[in-house]
Amino acid sequence: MSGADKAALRARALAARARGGDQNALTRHLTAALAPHRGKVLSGYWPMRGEADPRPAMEAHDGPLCLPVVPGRAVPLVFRRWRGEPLVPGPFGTLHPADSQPVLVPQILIVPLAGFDRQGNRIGYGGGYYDRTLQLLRETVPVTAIGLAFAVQELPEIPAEPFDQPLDVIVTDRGPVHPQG
Ligand SMILES: Nc1nc2c(c(=O)[nH]1)N(C=O)[C@@H](CNc1ccc(C(=O)N[C@@H](CCC(=O)O)C(=O)O)cc1)CN2
Ligand SMILES: Nc1ncnc2c1ncn2[C@@H]1O[C@H](COP(=O)(O)OP(=O)(O)OP(=O)(O)O)[C@@H](O)[C@H]1O
Repeated sequence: MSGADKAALRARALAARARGGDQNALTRHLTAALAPHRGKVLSGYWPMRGEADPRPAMEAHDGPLCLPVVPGRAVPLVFRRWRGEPLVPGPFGTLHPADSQPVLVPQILIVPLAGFDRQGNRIGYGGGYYDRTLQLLRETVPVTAIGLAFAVQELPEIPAEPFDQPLDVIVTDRGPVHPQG
């Protein structure tokens, strides 16, 4: 896919995301999707720019929580434990736990996105951070990647590129979408 095509898909998905959706329904569906994973280390995210909000479902999780930290350009994310402490500002307008918090390796990741399709492909902000991170994690440990989105963020087809890491499930305010193998 050309860079221009991808940028156009991203812009379309972000415009749809701005319309939002039913955040209470989203929390219900995400909480249900996380319920089988009690006890596991869960990575959430701190929402920005109209992203779906995973925080109420994160609070309901019975297990360790962590949040992503951008350690630099073109490198995988790291994850630091979060137990409700104040966050500190990072690159791109993100907020993350202070460097004093221990690094955790997540087993379940709630993945933010601009757009998704029914095959489990995802388009983000273009940094490739979650692709790099999921590739690295999947080389070493079993992980479950849960994309979180409002249903309006669905795109008909996102051409998969060799480096794209598929989502295991996408949870939307209209329920879960399970990609067909
Ligand atoms: N809430 C949240 N936290 C997150 C992410 C996310 O998507 N959402 N990330 C997901 O990876 C990581 C942060 N990565 C990000 C990467 C790029 C941009 C960004 O704003 N990019 C610019 C273009 C920057 C450039 O190319 O120089 C932009 O979109 O305008 C934001 C976050 C980790 N934390
Ligand atoms: N595993 C990887 N190793 C090296 N480079 C990668 C890897 N995954 C992605 N990239 C690079 O990252 C760039 C951005 O990828 P892409 O446009 O898919 O980002 P995105 O999924 O939209 O962003 P993000 O994951 O940060 O939300 C690509 O140009 C690609 O070269």
